[in-house]
Amino acid sequence: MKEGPIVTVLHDGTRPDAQLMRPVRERAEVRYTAADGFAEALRGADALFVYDFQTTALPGAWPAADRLSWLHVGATGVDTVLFDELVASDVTVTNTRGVFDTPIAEYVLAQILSFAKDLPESQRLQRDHRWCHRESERIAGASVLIVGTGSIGRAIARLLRAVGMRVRGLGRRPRTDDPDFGTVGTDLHAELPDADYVVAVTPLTAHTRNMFDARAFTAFKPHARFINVGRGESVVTDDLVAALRAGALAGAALDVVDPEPLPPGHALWDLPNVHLTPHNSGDFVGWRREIVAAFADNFRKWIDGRPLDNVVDKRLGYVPA
Ligand SMILES: O=CC(=O)O
Repeated sequence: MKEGPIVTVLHDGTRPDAQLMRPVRERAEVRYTAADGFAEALRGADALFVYDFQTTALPGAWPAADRLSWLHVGATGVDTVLFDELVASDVTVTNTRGVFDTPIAEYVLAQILSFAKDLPESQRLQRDHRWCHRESERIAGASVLIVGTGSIGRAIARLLRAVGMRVRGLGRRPRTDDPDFGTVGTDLHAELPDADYVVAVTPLTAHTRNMFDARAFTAFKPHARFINVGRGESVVTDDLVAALRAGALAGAALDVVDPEPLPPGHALWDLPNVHLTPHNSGDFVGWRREIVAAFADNFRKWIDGRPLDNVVDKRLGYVPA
């Protein structure tokens, strides 16, 4: 057996790229495991790489984590991984902040353009061989409220500013001189009535769970569109469905939903002006490799005793800016 620490890698059946894991293998014993057999693989491990970020296996295996000092999540959101015992423990948690920033910003811009230029309707008309002249909306000058001012929210703000949209942020600390958002407010219900587009990019925490409920949707402009690239649980889905049906807002682009996956027959599938994607707004070709490369970079820091990147504040549930 190799000298040095033990690193357990929890995967969903597909292991991380072996070449990218080489720097880890060279300096540690690496144990790969799927959920089955996870507890045995966790016993005696010094570090855990959660490559399958949607795992539910962690709390059950936790009693076996007798040496763990570091847990790295191969995702931005850590909600699926955090639980009370982990929060209370001395285990340092890090995430993969950064990898998804630009891809998700591109996705948000694509959805805004799709609404403004009514591209889904053009495709429907084309399928029917109908030449039907229509006018479209401009996005330059339209206002956007970005709810969540972390690194993905910032990338969205920069991209939308670049195409001439008027951007504001909503976060925990009010300010008027933010380099990307300009103004950041803290009162969702006060900000919503001014927004043509509302983009939710929040981590899932006690504070954000169900924040978009019937009361919030009442504050939307009737022509506003809602885009969710954060977590489905920040929205009360039934309230969104009711608000869309009542015309309280004009459309929604949802990359995340609650429940997820969206069950067959759910009302959201067939609502007009709803764009659904299967939680893949950030998943550009090559994203898995970047996740592994980010872990290997942090591993080098960990093994050399240097400060880690992207340390999650476990009580907040995200990496503070
Ligand atoms: O949803 C995906 C992530 O949190 O990285």
